[in-house]
Amino acid sequence: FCFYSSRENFKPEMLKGKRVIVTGASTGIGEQMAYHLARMGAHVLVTARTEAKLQQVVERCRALGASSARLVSGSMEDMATTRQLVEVAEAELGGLDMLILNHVGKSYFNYFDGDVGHVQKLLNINFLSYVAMTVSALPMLKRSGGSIVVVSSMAGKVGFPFTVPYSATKFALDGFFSSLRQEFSIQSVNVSITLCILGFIDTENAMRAAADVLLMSPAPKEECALEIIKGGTLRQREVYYRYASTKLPLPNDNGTYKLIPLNRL
Ligand SMILES: NC(=O)C1=CN([C@@H]2O[C@H](COP(=O)(O)OP(=O)(O)OC[C@H]3O[C@@H](n4cnc5c(N)ncnc54)[C@H](OP(=O)(O)O)[C@@H]3O)[C@@H](O)[C@H]2O)C=CC1
Ligand SMILES: CC(C)CCC[C@@H](C)[C@H]1CC[C@H]2[C@@H]3C(=O)C=C4C[C@@H](O)CC[C@]4(C)[C@H]3CC[C@]12C
Repeated sequence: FCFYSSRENFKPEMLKGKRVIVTGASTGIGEQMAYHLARMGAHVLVTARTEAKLQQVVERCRALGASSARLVSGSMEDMATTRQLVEVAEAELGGLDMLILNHVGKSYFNYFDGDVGHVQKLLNINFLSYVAMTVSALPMLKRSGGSIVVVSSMAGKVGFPFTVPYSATKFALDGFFSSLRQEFSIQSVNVSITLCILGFIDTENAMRAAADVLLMSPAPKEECALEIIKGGTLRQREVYYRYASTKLPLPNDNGTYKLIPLNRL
């Protein structure tokens, strides 16, 4: 009851004039979040590596009615990018109301291949940069009584096959942010932390990686993006978006697959 009644309290006007950073906003769910925020009249600051794509996202945000739209391009492997983002928010927006951490580095959807270097690289992109962004943005978020939104996955709540490095980075996010949320509560820090637990979503990259293998229909990225924004705005601890029962195909040696129900793994 509480879950549904609070969600019904959401009004798009709540985002009007709010200053929001969205990471990983050049494609997928992040891009859709930028468009929703623009329609709601927020100040949007988007980031990712591909500047040309970000430029298009910014133009569309302006057309959709954003109070303002800006970009910072750069890799989240580089601490200079996190610093620059926070500087732009401070200097040009005068602060920050919501930090949406959504980007992920490329990984594979298959058996763990033993590449430790890849795990380290993915931890830097998917986890450490989230920590760095949070630390640098925290003074601004404390001032505004703002929100941190962390996009995670069902693979960050349960051990799921074929996502070993990725899953590790998402579990790390849960540990860091759920613990930090407790400290904020003890210290009366008025900054909310919303962890988003997503199932399979129909973004281009996820479809390319997993659509042939996963026997379930993905949920739409537009609706997913909106549910994340609602949950963050209402300061929910966690957002769960679209569960479905599914069977996992396990590869045979001859290139065919056998179907294993998840409850038998
Ligand atoms: N789609 C799905 O099925 C699911 C997705 N999720 C989560 O949702 C979130 C969004 O996923 P989705 O929209 O599918 O992802 P996409 O692959 O579509 O987008 C990833 C974004 O991250 C950016 N990015 C990648 N590498 C870097 C880097 N090194 N530095 C900075 N930015 C980078 C990409 O832009 P660029 O390449 O330009 O840098 C892009 O904007 C992720 O946190 C993901 O884990 C969770 C469960 C399921
Ligand atoms: C427990 C069951 C009822 C539901 C199972 C849901 C499963 C199928 C969902 C939960 C999390 C999902 C993965 C995810 O988080 C992100 C990515 C990255 C992307 O680039 C490629 C696809 C991939 C691996 C998703 C694949 C599908 C996963 C495993």
